[in-house]
Amino acid sequence: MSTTKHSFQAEVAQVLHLVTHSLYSNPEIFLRELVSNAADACDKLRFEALNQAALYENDADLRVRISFDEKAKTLTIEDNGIGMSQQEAIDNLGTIAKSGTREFTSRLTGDAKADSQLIGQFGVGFYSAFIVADSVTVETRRAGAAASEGVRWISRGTGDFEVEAIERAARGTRITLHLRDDASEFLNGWKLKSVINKYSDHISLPVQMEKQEWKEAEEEGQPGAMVKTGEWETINQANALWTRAKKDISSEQYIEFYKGLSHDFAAPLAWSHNKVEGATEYTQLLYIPATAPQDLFTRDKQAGIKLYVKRVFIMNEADALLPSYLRFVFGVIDSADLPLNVSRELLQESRDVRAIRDGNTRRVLAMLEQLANAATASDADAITDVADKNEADNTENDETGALKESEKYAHFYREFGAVLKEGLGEDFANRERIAKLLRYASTASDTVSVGFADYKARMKDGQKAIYYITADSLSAAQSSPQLELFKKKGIEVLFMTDRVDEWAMGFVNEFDGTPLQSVAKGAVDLGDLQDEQERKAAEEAAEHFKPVLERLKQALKDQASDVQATTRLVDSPACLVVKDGQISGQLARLLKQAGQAVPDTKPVLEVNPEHPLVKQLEASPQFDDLAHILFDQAVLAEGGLPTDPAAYVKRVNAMLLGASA
Ligand SMILES: Nc1ncnc2c1ncn2[C@@H]1O[C@H](COP(=O)(O)OP(=O)(O)OP(=O)(O)O)[C@@H](O)[C@H]1O
Repeated sequence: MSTTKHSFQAEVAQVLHLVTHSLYSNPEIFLRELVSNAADACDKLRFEALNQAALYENDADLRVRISFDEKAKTLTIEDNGIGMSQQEAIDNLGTIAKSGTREFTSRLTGDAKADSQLIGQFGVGFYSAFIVADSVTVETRRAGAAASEGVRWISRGTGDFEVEAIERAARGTRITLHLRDDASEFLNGWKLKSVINKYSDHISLPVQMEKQEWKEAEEEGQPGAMVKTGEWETINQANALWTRAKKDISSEQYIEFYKGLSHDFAAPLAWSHNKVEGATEYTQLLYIPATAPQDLFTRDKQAGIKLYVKRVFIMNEADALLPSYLRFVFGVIDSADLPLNVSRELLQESRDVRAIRDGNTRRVLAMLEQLANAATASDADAITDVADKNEADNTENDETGALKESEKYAHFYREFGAVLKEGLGEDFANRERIAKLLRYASTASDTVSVGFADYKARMKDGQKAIYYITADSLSAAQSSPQLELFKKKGIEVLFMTDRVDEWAMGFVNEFDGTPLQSVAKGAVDLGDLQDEQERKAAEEAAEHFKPVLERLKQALKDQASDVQATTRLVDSPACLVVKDGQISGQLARLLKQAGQAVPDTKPVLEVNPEHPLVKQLEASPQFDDLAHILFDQAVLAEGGLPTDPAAYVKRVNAMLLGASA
């Protein structure tokens, strides 16, 4: 029979080199990876067989079997799942398809020790076999194919692998690892059982091993030994984790299950496991991760929800089951009502799916509220109270690094806050709940910790609005000229520095009856907070200043839609504002960078009649230059660039020279 040689894809070779040449911190994870692949292969067969029962070839008892041979030093993992054709074996085992492995390779640092620790945390799928084996043989046949279409795939974990056609009566895949000398601990039934219990207990299929029994030695005085009986016994619980009663599942088991789902190496921040009954029945197990994946902001990032129907796996990334702004959530939904042959298209239209999606959304928001409450509650009693109220939810798990319960929400918000904000525009029904979960830095707090409710609680007497400013960064927000009056009067202003903020705020006009007002939009109306005397003085100044304003308007007619005197500035000569309902300069810049069309609206230039520079205007022989400098500086102060930077520099230099002459 002909054998063909193939080279591994470059990334695979890189992973294999690392796996075989570096120390590894956690060798046993290879078993988790291989058993999980075997279980996936069985799930795939079960799914395909829904429409094509013949694929079972009269053997519908799906299972994974693990056996070992001490003499030959081999360990074998065999499943009767979907199997692979020759081409599939070449493609699947010679290139990297899986996202977890791709992320793994992207995080490699080149430092062998750090990288090998990464392997332990991530797992590198099939290739983790080479952590313990110096050669790996895969024999497989795809379900439904003829016995003559079997395949043997062999590799020593170097640059290439060999493939040949074989006869294989059994459907599915057998992976034989020839263990290295330093991995002989895995030639032991107890060891294997304990590893499987740790990592693969939640798998819904039976994982079986050959039964062993203690046998006394025939000759007296000789030690007895464990001998194989030839029977298979199931060594895991073999019922899917989410189908078990909550009281029978430990935190460690929930966390392990999450890691398997997400390929995340950190424990989740919180999870919630519920059996939902009523018009639509389903089991829901949802997790909030502690760290954001790298692709969180790519447009087609899907929710990590696996859909099962009556325990049969249907699909990964069932994005119809959660709104896109909760795409960071991982979990499993097992529906009792959906048809087994449900497709993605059908999912979009199903009423049951809508009910599940609403239920999931409410549940995730409730978990977040619980974390947020724990962050606000100052004493430990209050925190326990919150946790006790809903025993189904677990937000208390010590394993999430050293995070205290009260720190988790801030951690969550740093990672996912910007995504949550998308919900303001996406989920009308839950807008208020989402708004309550938002946090910002402000003139009163450098950390992102102020919610609208906190803000309201410390509003000044007579204050009628919640004030905020959008900017590119915290420091840009902090030094915005628009804040000057607010700072002087001690009125708190929220800093919104995420790209999504201005768009998101377009959907929120008020919080709990109090209007939200950008300090860079429309007129400043501090209502009762403005001193009557100040107001009068300002009006008089403006009146006196009218002729200068007219000249400024004329000089800047191509740049500014209007020029007005303002009381909002204290130390700065001028700032830009836009009219209510218009997009800010900051958002316009963001949109332009993203290549989007931006309506060409001119801002209003507001000038501070009390500022010495502005006072000089009237008598200045260089009125025009000064006017342009004022405008360009206002653009610079909000993080923009003058339309003609060179002209700006020229004008400023001319002024400087004039001043020094
Ligand atoms: N026992 C098996 N039976 C059938 N196909 C398998 C088996 N093991 C691996 N494969 C195939 O090889 C591919 C690569 O496996 P690998 O473990 O590297 O990544 P993966 O399983 O796709 O990743 P993930 O764990 O993210 O789903 C699998 O997607 C699957 O198509």
